[in-house]
Amino acid sequence: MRCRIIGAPVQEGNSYPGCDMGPSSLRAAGIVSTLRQLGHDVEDLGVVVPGPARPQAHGNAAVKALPEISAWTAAISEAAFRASDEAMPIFLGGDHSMAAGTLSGVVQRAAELKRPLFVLWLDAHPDFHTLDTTESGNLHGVPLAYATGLPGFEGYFPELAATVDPKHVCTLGLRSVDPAERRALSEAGVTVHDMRAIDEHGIGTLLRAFLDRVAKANGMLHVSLDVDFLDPSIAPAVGTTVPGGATFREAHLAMEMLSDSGLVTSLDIVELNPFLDERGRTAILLVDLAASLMGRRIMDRPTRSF
Ligand SMILES: NC(=[NH2+])NCCC[C@H](N)C(=O)O
Ligand SMILES: [Mn+2]
Ligand SMILES: [Mn+2]
Repeated sequence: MRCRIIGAPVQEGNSYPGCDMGPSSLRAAGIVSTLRQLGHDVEDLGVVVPGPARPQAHGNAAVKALPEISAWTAAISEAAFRASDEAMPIFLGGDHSMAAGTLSGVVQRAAELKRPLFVLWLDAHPDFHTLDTTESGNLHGVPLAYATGLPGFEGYFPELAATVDPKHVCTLGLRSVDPAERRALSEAGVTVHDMRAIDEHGIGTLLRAFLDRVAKANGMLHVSLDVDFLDPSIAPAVGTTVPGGATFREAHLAMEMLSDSGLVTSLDIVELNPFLDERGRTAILLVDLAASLMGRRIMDRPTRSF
């Protein structure tokens, strides 16, 4: 497959400095060579550079770094739209605010191709705040609300060329949801599979049902992988760890199923903060997960059921 690697070293959307080193850390852990060894045609496009930030204030005084995130969103969106032309873009974050840009770019591409865009959001958090409801003011908490067209972003974030249908979004792994997000998720009709659902039904069953929907609709599929989807014991390099996350095997199974489906058209790997890592172990795990998503197998063929 033809893939394009794009770094988005944004860190102003969260409160711990260090996410700007995420793309470098994933490159040091071998993301490019690993994907090439799997037989992919990989082009490394370097990093996105944001335009100048125009001063802007918001009525919600908690909101932080609005001019910076708005400038990043515009630049990342443009890069995402361009890179999704006949290739699979893989975006290296950067905090999760970068998904405001990646989603807006790939949904514009999907609209142009007249295909629905589905989103698999692998995260402890839904990132479904608006500028009005965020209490922390950290804008990595808003990208999914923005991309699905929730109100209140007009005039602050770049105007969307197309929006993601919230009914095409599946969140998997949630275990930290704020009250305003809980209400907004239900109203918008987002599919929510929290950790309890994973424990009860198994990650494979939940993902299978979503992938079947995407396939039936001939959809494009954007996967947004937040490091904190994973349990902190295996992935410590993130500022917003929440106990009780996905295990090593659950995460690899999800990636292998995504690979088998052949449906994934774009990928974000976000929130890696190398400053909080332990000898690169989180970066190495993320590269291994990306490899599973891109076709690495234990056996040559998927293991047969017995
Ligand atoms: N991308 C993330 N890690 N987001 C965490 C957001 C946490 C919390 N809901 C907030 O808005 O501050
Ligand atoms: Mn997130
Ligand atoms: Mn998160």
